[in-house]
Amino acid sequence: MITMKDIIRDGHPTLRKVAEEVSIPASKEDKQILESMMEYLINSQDPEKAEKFELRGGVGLAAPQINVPKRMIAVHAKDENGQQFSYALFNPKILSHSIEKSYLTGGEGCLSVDEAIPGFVPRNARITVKGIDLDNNEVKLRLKGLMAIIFQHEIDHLNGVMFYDHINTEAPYTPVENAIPID
Ligand SMILES: CNC(=O)c1cccc(C)c1Nc1nc(N2CCN(c3ccccc3Cl)CC2)nc(N2CSC[C@H]2C(=O)NC)n1
Ligand code: NI
Repeated sequence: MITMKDIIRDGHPTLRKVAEEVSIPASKEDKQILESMMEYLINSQDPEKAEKFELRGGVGLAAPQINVPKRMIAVHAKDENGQQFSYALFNPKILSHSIEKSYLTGGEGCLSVDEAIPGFVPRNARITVKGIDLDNNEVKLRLKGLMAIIFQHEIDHLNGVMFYDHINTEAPYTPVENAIPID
């Protein structure tokens, strides 16, 4: 199982690389890696396991964060309405996005960044994503709200982008121009 010692931290070169496409159909090994990423998220949200294995809570994880420069992400989160989302995708791609922006009013955290970095992270409010799931099916998702934020954060990792790259350092808490705040 993945624990925090497998998660590379800011400054490790792999976090700034552009990850490689996974050849489809995915190999047994790539499937095992993506399943272990999903398992991490689920374990990290279980108070007993998180405490026992000292796991930091996360709702999203990208393969470069475990030093695997491949285009794979896992998302396991409840949206604003409490609906459970659980997606493990190979080669996720943003097909289109809204002009409108949104941001987490609490700022963003990342399992690869140990300290909190204050500031609003402006992101597209709505996105359409396609990818391949663990059963080799093509998946197309129209996302908004918290899910859209998480997917953009994880897909950024596949392109060597960190959340704080988007923060306006002069004024980190300037409310993003007519953007939708997400609490
Ligand atoms: C610095 N300010 C903040 O962290 C922050 C502060 C307030 C509000 C928000 C909204 C913030 N922001 C933020 N909070 C989260 N979590 C809240 C805690 N939770 C969690 C923790 C423990 C058990 C179970 C769970 Cl569910 C895990 C998820 N996650 C992300 N991100 C950014 S997109 C990828 C995602 C991620 O998984 N990061 C590790 N951002
Ligand atoms: Ni991250």
